[in-house]
Amino acid sequence: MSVAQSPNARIPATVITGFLGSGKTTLVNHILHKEHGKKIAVIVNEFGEINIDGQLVVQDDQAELVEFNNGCLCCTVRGDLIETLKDLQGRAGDLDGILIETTGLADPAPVASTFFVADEVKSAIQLDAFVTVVDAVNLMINLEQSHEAVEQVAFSDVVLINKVDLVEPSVLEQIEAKVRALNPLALIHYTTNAEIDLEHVIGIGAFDLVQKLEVDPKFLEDHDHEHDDEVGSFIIEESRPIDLNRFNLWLNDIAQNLGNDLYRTKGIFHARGFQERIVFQSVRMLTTMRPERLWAEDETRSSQFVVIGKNLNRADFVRGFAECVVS
Ligand SMILES: Nc1nc2c(ncn2[C@@H]2O[C@H](COP(=O)(O)OP(=O)(O)OP(=O)(O)O)[C@@H](O)[C@H]2O)c(=O)[nH]1
Repeated sequence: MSVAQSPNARIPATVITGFLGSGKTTLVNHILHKEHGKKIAVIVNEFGEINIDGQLVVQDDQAELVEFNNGCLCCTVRGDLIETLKDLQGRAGDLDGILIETTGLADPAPVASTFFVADEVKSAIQLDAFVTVVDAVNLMINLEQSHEAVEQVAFSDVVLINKVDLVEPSVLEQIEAKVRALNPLALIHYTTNAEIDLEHVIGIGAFDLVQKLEVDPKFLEDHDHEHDDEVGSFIIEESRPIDLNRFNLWLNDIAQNLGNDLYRTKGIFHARGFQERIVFQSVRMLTTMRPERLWAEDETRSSQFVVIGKNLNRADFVRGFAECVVS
């Protein structure tokens, strides 16, 4: 059952930011799974050519999903975001909220300014809050390596310090102090698997334009914004089945060699011995793999492997991945 607002109320939009692998998709899934009876539209933007996140967002019949690939919401596909928001703006009586998951490399300010530039968007949709998911394991290295990671924390209204299960309490104190130093005003919550009561993240009216302008007086102006050229992503696709043991050994080797330059890999694999799709995730050195749903009868089985990092050599990855094919 939807509890949508009156047709005149503006639809609240929550922007979810956070560096690569921090837990944004996990948060979106958590929100969609909650028994809240709300009708929520989800917009997912991914840096690579193929949207793995879009495939991993578990849809129910209350949610609808719009995906943007091959560009970042904060720059190349910002026009698409405006168009999508315009499409949604007529739904004020029907939608309870909009969730926007940005790429892990998004600069938050240009995404926020989108809500204040187009008249149609402004009048029907209200930017409710910037929620930033912080990876408690990797925050310090992320801040060191990426100015986007710094801006995501500095610009947020709500910070979820996530992956609490993986760090000691003393580390959490340091993480909180770092977050506070970058953003004294944000509301901070600790989470594992981004589990948070919806009342802390949706419909909270936390975005304060005046306060944001104090932090960044130019944020509504057109940004001359560039991503670090050395950071890139690519996707490798393979139709033959993958030998997961070989893959694990190979990736482990690469991760050791590349160290902090390998930010994130993820994939959906067609693997030997499994009737299910295998979902693979790695955030820096930490990897997980799990069988997901069964391949459908009419579905073409294939693997898609996304790699994101700094100064990576695509050819090396393509060659290595090909060697993981079942021989
Ligand atoms: N142990 C642990 N793992 C987590 C937690 N939150 C998320 N993860 C795992 O971390 C990995 C990355 O999570 P995602 O939700 O895909 O992260 P993301 O921010 O959407 O990643 P990108 O879209 O690549 O930026 C997945 O394997 C999650 O299952 C947590 O609190 N604890």
